[in-house]
Amino acid sequence: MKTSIATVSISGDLREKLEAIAAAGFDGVEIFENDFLAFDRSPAEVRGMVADLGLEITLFQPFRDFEGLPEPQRGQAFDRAERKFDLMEELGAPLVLVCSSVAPAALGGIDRAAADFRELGERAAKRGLKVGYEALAWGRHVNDHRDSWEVVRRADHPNVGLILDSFHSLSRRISSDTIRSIPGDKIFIVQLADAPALDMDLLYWSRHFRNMPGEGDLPVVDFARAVAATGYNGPLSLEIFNDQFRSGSPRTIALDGHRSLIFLMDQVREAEPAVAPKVPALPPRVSVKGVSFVEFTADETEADTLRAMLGKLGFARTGKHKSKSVERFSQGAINIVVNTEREGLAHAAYLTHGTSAYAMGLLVDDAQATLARAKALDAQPFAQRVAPGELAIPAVRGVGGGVIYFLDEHTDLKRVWDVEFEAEPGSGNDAGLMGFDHIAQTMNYEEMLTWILFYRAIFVVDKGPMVDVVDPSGLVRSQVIENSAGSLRLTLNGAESHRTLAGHFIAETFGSSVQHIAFSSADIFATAQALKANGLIPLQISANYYDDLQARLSLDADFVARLAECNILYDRDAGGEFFQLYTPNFGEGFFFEIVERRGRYAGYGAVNAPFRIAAQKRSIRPPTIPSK
Ligand SMILES: O=C(O)c1ccc(O)c(O)c1
Ligand SMILES: [Mg+2]
Repeated sequence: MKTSIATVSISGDLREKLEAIAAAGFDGVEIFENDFLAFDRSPAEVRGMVADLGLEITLFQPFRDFEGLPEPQRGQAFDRAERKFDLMEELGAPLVLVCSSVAPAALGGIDRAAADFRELGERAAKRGLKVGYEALAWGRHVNDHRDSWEVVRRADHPNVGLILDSFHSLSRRISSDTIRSIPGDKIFIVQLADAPALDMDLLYWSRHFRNMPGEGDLPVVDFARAVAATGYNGPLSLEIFNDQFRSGSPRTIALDGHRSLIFLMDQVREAEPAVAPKVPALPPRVSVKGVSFVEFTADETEADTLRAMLGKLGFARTGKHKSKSVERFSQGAINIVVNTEREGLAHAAYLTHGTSAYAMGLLVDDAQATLARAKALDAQPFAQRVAPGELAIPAVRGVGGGVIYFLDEHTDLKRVWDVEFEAEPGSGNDAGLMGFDHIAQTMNYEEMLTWILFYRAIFVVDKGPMVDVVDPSGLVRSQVIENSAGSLRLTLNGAESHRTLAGHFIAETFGSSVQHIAFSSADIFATAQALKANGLIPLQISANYYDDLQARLSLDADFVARLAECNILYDRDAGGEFFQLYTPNFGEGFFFEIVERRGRYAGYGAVNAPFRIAAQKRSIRPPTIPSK
């Protein structure tokens, strides 16, 4: 199965686009006409560049407003087509995409369009070229692949075929089953794109919001399964019009695209083993059984602040690494590792980001299989020097440059703490913290889709809806990635402005990383008391919040008074109740959260986030009191 991507999907000039596409491992490229027109090299030079990069041109596109025209426009459209055929010969492009006409002058009629395509096919055949017809979702007369297929069928010419584009079909909710009966050899190329579920004009949605398969909400897997069932054996080609991608990093977007196709083909292979094109089988998507540890990097001075904070939170130091300056702190099922090494990735992460939670360890069924799947999906493996007797823990780099370690219970990895650490009998002032509830990662908004695809492709997780969180200085977009057991819960926060708390964090720590870690408690009031006894002063929540809470949810006054006294935020949904308590910030805006879930509360307290963020901002910069 060959992979391809349209140049329009990537930022940069044509050379940068092609280089990024080749570096990401694609086989082919669609040349989007405007990318060529805006470039200052001849068709022959572009042909040479494409070949030198080991790519092939799969498609030249688009050719617009061709079919159904009355004379004299009809003749002019054929003249235009001949000029494009000249260009295609020079470029070495074998196939042109003709998208269905939006011209006011175009006349309807399947037979009229079919006759036009038959003649175009004749002319293309003289030059050894092929023509593909795509139904735009907003085409004037043809806007459904069943109609474009009927045009192609009646044109009945070997050089005329169908072009399918998942966006056009799925945005109009046309069932993918209608594709299964089309003969695969009459489909000349398949374009793939996903998109977030948005209720908007089709053209605007298509030109600005498409994204990579797996990043959006459309049933692209069903579409690709139906395509596989036709016997189609040509390239799967991404065609993504997206404002963020146009301004993003060419390499990152191209890599996301490649990852999305591997992931998609893997799902098609699983679902349609009889008909799916031959692609290597990957280990299945990985169920994460829990977060085993989070690792901080810090220098000695800042490590003291962190140790003090962990002490107040009730953690005990339970181990010291046998050969490295690395410590283990524990409470309940939680392990926090503090790494103050002066070399290696931890130190590099410290130099770049400052004190930060740069690594996490996930408990899976099979750590090696997890690594194999992640590698097959273009994740970068991570390995560091291992001293004699230590374990080589399978790991990959996360999207933001951090590390994700994989642990399992059927190899030596299950003894990692005993093998690598000198146990210490340490006792702490336990505050009843039990486990990791969730880990919040902050990134620039433009990077969010990259993270979502990374997690979805490797792990069994679902994504929640995108939620807007209001910060006093701008908007933060928040999206949950979680599994149904709740054993992996990540909240991704995309900052649009550097003036938001999240944006400030990214600016100060030079890039995306973990901004907060939420621990679970079975009794948050008892935890609050224990923390107080340990000397922890929690984030102070405004009295206005509690007045509103009581009115909004008709709560008992005593109950609200208890919440207020402990600075606990509250929420509830149909399934249960949720309680949240925050530590003050330390470092450049990092903090811990403590939560209690009662019943089957499914959320993360998003309604409370604006008030929490405002409180945090007050605590960073005390309000200036106007002088009289
Ligand atoms: O938005 C467009 O005009 C356009 C052009 C070519 C395509 O292949 C397509 O899917 C959309
Ligand atoms: Mg298209």
